[in-house]
Amino acid sequence: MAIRELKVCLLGDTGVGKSSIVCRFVQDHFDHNISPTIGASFMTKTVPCGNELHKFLIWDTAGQERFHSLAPMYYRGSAAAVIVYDITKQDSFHTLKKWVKELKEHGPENIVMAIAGNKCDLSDIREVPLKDAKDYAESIGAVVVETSAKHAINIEELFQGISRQIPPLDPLEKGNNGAICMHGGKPPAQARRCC
Ligand SMILES: Nc1nc2c(ncn2[C@@H]2O[C@H](COP(=O)(O)OP(=O)(O)OP(=O)(O)O)[C@@H](O)[C@H]2O)c(=O)[nH]1
Repeated sequence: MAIRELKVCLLGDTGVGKSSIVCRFVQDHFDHNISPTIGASFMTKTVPCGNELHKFLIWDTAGQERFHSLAPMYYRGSAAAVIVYDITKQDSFHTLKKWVKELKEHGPENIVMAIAGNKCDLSDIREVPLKDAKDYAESIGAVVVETSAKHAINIEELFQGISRQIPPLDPLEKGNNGAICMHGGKPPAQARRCC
């Protein structure tokens, strides 16, 4: 079975839950007292996708403003970016829009963008309506899902949504969107989604 390595970065305001999403996805664990990320952290997880395996190489960036200038190192060469906001903080949704603008101006041309509205377990104190996120995601062609790292809601679905958006790879070439085929095989007869 072909393994494709997909570099994925997480971007978004400090405290929106980026590390918690990665921790839930990779280790199925939630830490109430998780520390803010310094610089960035790295984890991997491999998931089946149709006839392929997708190995996500996940760069979880630090949301604090003082680390902003490091972000290009992590989104450069990425197949996908997960841009996270906190549904209980309108400001974090504004920050998300700034990240999208930066990715469009300086990110890889074909980067898949996935928007995660995290902390949906706190919907009683919601500040960002789901419709606003959906309308915005549609306007930029992004995947959008509300997640809860705390309650393990839609975390798998978020990454499955990314997998579905990754175009097929010509096994003879390195992908133009950060995807690398680790095992050759017959090139797909025609463009298709892999799952
Ligand atoms: N209620 C709730 N709290 C969450 C959720 N995800 C994360 N948190 C909490 O939000 C706080 C920040 O979480 P982090 O995962 O460190 O946020 P981050 O975006 O990685 O922050 P930086 O590393 O500073 O960029 C922590 O107290 C988490 O326990 C969630 O889904 N629901």
